[in-house]
Amino acid sequence: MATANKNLSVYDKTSIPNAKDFRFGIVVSEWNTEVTEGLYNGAIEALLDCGAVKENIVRWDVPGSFELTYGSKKMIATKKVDAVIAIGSVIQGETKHFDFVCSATAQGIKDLNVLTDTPVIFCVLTDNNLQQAIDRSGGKHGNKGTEAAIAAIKMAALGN
Ligand SMILES: Nc1c(NC[C@H](O)[C@H](O)[C@H](O)CO)[nH]c(=O)[nH]c1=O
Ligand SMILES: CC(=O)[C@@H](O)COP(=O)(O)O
Repeated sequence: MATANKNLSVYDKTSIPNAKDFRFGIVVSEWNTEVTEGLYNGAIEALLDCGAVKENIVRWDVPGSFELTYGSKKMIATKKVDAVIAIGSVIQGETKHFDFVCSATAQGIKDLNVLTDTPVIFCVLTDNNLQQAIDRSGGKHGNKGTEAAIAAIKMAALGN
């Protein structure tokens, strides 16, 4: 189902474990800050709404989405977190750079999920233009940060 047919911010709390005992890392890209801050706000609000404690959430900022992989890897290695949310916004420009950044970031985060025991949630918007990113970071299609937070809680609880 395309995002256009699904509000990213809608979730059923009865189907989500309480997050009070979990520690979360959030790595945020500084590119397209207005978008990534909207994603971060959606994620924080959902985590707290589902019982997470502010003191159990650590945030690091990285220059761009390409650096999300390293930032998430370092977060896992140095902080005791139960899940990491990697937040970025990649917007198509004039060149093929978009394709390489999106692919490398997706592959890097996928690799962390394979190579480590800590789930890393892919909260990276890959949009054709700024409006699409705004629509998915608290706009008319909801907030992918909210969606990512719910995924982080469910993955942190997996197997418990
Ligand atoms: N154009 C965007 C970038 N580009 C920067 C890269 O992510 C990276 O920081 C740089 O290549 C140095 O390694 N990053 C985004 O997150 N969003 C963009 O739209
Ligand atoms: C995703 C990018 O790196 C891109 O926004 C950079 O823009 P351009 O392709 O015009 O250099």
